[in-house]
Amino acid sequence: MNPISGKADASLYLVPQIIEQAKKCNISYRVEMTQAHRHAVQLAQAYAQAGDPVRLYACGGDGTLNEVLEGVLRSGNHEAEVASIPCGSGNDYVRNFGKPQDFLNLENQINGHAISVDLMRTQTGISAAICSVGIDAKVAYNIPKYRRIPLCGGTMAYNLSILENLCRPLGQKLRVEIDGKVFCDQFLIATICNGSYYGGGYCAAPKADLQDGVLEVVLVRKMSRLRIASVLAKYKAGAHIAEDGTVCPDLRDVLYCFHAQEVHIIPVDEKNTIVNIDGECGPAERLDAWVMPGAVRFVLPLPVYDSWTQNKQKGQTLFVH
Ligand SMILES: Nc1ncnc2c1ncn2[C@@H]1O[C@H](COP(=O)(O)OP(=O)(O)OP(=O)(O)O)[C@@H](O)[C@H]1O
Repeated sequence: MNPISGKADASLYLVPQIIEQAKKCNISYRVEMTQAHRHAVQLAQAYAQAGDPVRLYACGGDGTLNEVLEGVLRSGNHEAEVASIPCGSGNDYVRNFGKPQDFLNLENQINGHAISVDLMRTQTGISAAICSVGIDAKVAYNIPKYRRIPLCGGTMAYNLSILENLCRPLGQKLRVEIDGKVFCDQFLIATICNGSYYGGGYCAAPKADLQDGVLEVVLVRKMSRLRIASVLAKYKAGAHIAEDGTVCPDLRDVLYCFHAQEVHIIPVDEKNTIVNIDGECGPAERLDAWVMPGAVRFVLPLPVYDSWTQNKQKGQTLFVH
């Protein structure tokens, strides 16, 4: 459990609920509080390596889930199961399967079932859902700077960060290599998607499937400031991709979508860029990502599992806002 995820310490109400539910379901459990950034990687690895059948519930946001998944992968235990109790700010990973609230019922979680999901390997670790380079990553990276200003709350900090980035020169020249094919242009956003959502509900890849062994790459070219708001509104809503998976006709001059196994994004004129990996943003010289098909077992709460398997049988993709 990450006590600093989200707006308030969720452990205050979640720990009593976990104790009550675990007793009710007669399961043995341990609650561990993370003490620092990346502590969850060590905890998850240790529990997954211990040898007993184990299910690890990542209580926090996407960053905490990312760390638990990384720990399980490092352990080499292919049977270990990972679940998410979303109490972070964005909680984007679980949106691939339903609403974040659907993952807060502990009884349904305990009775849930695991499915195999793909992950991405990047140059710095794993990514569960989405990695990106561009104005989205820069906005997220600058938010903490504004949060330190007195009376500057979450939304104000977010808006100021957007304003700062819109006032700067737009776009960055990037070399994007998608399964060996090279694209070099001024891009506003370059996103590598295993899942659909990031940034607190931005639906960058509405047709992404966490079980298909394929990544979706969405490239948004530099455009006039006048056009940005309308294009990003469609990008946020997932309305940039049509039902058949192609880019909507009115956006084809500025937005491209590809399928890939391996992607490399490198800034051309500058040494560094800001890279976003599952919501954790920082400076980097490049972004490399490879798909890892069926890398880990992820638990869906019982009702979510039932509707997920039904939709899979019908060949439908969930599309939740
Ligand atoms: N005790 C701790 N002290 C400081 N940082 C911590 C601690 N435990 C975990 N962290 C770090 O907190 C960061 C934020 O966690 P997390 O991403 O889960 O929450 P969030 O940002 O609110 O949610 P989301 O990513 O869904 O928006 C992670 O980088 C994690 O490594």
